[in-house]
Amino acid sequence: MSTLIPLPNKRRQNHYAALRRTSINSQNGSSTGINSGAVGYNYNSSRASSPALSQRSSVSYSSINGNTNSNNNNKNNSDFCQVTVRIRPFTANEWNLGNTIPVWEGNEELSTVSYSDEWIEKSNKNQLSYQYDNVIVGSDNKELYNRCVKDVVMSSMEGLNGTVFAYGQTASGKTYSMMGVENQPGIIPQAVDDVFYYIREMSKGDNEFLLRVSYMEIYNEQIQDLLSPETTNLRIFEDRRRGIYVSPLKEEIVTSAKQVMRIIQKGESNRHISTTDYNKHSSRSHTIFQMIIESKSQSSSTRSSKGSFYSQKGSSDSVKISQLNLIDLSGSEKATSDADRRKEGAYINKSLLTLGNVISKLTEEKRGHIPYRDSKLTRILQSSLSGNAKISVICTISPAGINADESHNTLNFAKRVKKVATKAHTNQVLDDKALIQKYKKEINELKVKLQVATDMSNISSSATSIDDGKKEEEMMLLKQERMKVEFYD
Ligand SMILES: Nc1ncnc2c1ncn2[C@@H]1O[C@H](COP(=O)(O)OP(=O)(O)OP(=O)(O)O)[C@@H](O)[C@H]1O
Repeated sequence: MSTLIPLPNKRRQNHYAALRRTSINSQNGSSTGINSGAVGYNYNSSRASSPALSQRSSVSYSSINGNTNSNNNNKNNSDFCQVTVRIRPFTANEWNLGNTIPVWEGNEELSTVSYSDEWIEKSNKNQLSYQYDNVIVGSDNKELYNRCVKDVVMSSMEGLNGTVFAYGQTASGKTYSMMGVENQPGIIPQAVDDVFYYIREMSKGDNEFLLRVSYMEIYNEQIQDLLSPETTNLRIFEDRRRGIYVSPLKEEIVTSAKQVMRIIQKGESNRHISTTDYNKHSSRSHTIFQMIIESKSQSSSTRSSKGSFYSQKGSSDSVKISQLNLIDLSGSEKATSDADRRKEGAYINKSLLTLGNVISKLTEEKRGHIPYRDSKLTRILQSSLSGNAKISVICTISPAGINADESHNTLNFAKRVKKVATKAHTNQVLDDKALIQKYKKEINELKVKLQVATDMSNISSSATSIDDGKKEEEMMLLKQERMKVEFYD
């Protein structure tokens, strides 16, 4: 870890320059392992049209009025909390079971999810429709990222905390959305590429960045460090300066998208994944990939002509620090045939139930006690849910009839999340919570010590004629002088 931490100023500059250089390579498609070149940076991405769009253009707007009030009431909140419903295509398994009539259909233009006409006809139900911030139909992860997540990632580069999580029934497409597949990189690899893109393109060399990543899972209510599986006894702590954090958790300092993806792949190999009745590769744990972004403006402080240190507006010697949490929840599920899977399922369902309860409480006018501590997941998500973060929630559903009820539960969950009010603010820190600050301080202290030691040894070896008292006085003056220089440096 320390090898990457800049030591003398010059080395530190090289370190950040290297970081910028490496990100250029990653943009040329040579970087991240999983997303071989498929990521683009279209800041003006337009909504892709989909077959479902034309199919559902007949949905009458009046039919959804009953369900859109809460959404409209929270319009001001949508900058901070974006709720997306993603409907995946049918899987081969669903086709084989003869579930070919879609229950739910999405209209990307109206951002609605509704019963399909075929389903209404078959089941003799009334039309039902919900509206969200975004509705995404199909397999295009780039569209998902650009429309629903990019803004959160970009904001985290500006110092706002960000949290993105995927919620949905087992096999509904959470991992597909978060991690993706080879030709459709998901949210995590795209976010990682974007972070390095931002450092290269957007900061125009004005800022220094220091990035750290960690990767953990919550399995059967135990926290495990995916980057250091041998570490035991990870616990959640809270203090005024650091907020809520897990310790001891390995954090790796990273300098390129490629390196981050290697770290993620290493972490992935330690995850709990099993075959269930519903999904061949079912995630049995919630995973939290966290990036901690520190940035410091190079022009934020200047030395006056008199040599004193003064700060420009709003800068002082402050460092912006923010967290980006990318979370793949395990899926709620019906009882499965295997005993171990049933036990895991019970833990999963309990923590998701707590998440639902917490969110319900947060939407009540008189909030009262909010049971964050009832599960590790809600405790870790506490600061994001209770205020200080931009959130994007991706709720994934299957269109098939066998999953109709679970999909409906997910749609109701998405509706409730929409009512949670969050307001993120930039985190400026002036203390040694920020590593940049902390290391800089340590480096300066070491430099002073080294210089004083060198000076003292020079004095004692050369000036044999100086009497002891004078020597001591001279050394004191030297030390003070060094401290002063370092302070203004
Ligand atoms: N939008 C999509 N487009 C194409 N295929 C998808 C999509 N979403 C999911 N799939 C496929 O469906 C299957 C199940 O998806 P995935 O593993 O992502 O589900 P999950 O919600 O993460 O499940 P679990 O909670 O059990 O881990 C996978 O084979 C995946 O590739």
